[in-house]
Amino acid sequence: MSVGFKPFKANIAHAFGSPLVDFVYISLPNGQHGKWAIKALEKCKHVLLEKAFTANDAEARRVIETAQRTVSALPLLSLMLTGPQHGKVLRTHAIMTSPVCSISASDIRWQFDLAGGALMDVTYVLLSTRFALDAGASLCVKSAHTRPSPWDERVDEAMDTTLVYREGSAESAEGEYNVEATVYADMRRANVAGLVPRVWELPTIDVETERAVVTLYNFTMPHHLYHYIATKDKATGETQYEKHYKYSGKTGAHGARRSTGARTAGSSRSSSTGSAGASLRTVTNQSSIDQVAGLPLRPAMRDVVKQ
Ligand SMILES: NC(=O)C1=CN([C@@H]2O[C@H](COP(=O)(O)OP(=O)(O)OC[C@H]3O[C@@H](n4cnc5c(N)ncnc54)[C@H](OP(=O)(O)O)[C@@H]3O)[C@@H](O)[C@H]2O)C=CC1
Ligand SMILES: O=C1OC[C@@H](O)[C@H](O)[C@H]1O
Repeated sequence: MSVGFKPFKANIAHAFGSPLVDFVYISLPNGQHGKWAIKALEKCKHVLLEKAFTANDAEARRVIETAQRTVSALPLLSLMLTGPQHGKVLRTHAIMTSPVCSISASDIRWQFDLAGGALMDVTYVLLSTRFALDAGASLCVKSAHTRPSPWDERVDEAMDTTLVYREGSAESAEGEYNVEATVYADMRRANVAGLVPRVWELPTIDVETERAVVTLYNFTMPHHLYHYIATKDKATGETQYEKHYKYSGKTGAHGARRSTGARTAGSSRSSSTGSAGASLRTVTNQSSIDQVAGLPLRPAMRDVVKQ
């Protein structure tokens, strides 16, 4: 394609000219998402942008403005989440960690200039929280604590934050109320007793409602790793599980590799259809958390408008 990409640097034998390209998937380091999304949108290409959407909230706005101006679709890699069907939400807790030493020191995820860091990498904790709560931007960041990376103190190797979201509506019977959402992201999670990696700490969210606790375990990788939705009835103590991971070797609509997340989308109170607004709110949350944690703004590539 001809949006500034140099095919021969990467030993790519054949490059398509811009007119033949309808759609661009951007899987570059976080700090380069905005730059390349804008370049592709300016050429009226549809864009599928990896998470984390952009480096910071200002850049997210620039991407969305460009998509609106060029009338291109800007879908997202998104997840679907079963919402609480058991009374109003009381609190949520989302976690995702990677064992210490599982991400090499040279990885893009540790690099400040590429908008690395734990909150960016496992942004699923924010996405799932927002989807569980059907929430817009968080009402406030109550607390945010980082553990800096050993290589660069501007990069969070872990982030522990408590957000307060406004739920309900003034018109509804329950009125408006606050929900506390705790979020923990860690890219260098210590081993148990220094030995055992916590490989079970896959992306998970617990959503406690008035009558149940709903747990979505490993909602981001249902296609290849163990995953389930557990609903614990608070009155009876009984837990029901939904699992869909028989593997028949087939993929596709009738293959047995079914995603629990996709399976439940129909009954979901809150599912992402991939709106740009949802991404903007997630990045806005992330930038606000960084600010409270005392981290510098994650840098976007500066040459956004240079063609
Ligand atoms: N949705 C999902 O499940 C996942 C999403 N991601 C997201 O995808 C994106 C890429 O992650 P991942 O594939 O693991 O990253 P990699 O490090 O494996 O790949 C990065 C790619 O970006 C290119 N690149 C361009 N500029 C730079 C630069 N300055 N420094 C380093 N690489 C550069 C690299 O080119 P070259 O090959 O020439 O070095 C490489 O092709 C991230 O935004 C990440 O958050 C990642 C994993 C899973
Ligand atoms: O998106 C991702 O999902 C899987 C993680 O292990 C990875 O670090 C992250 O980029």
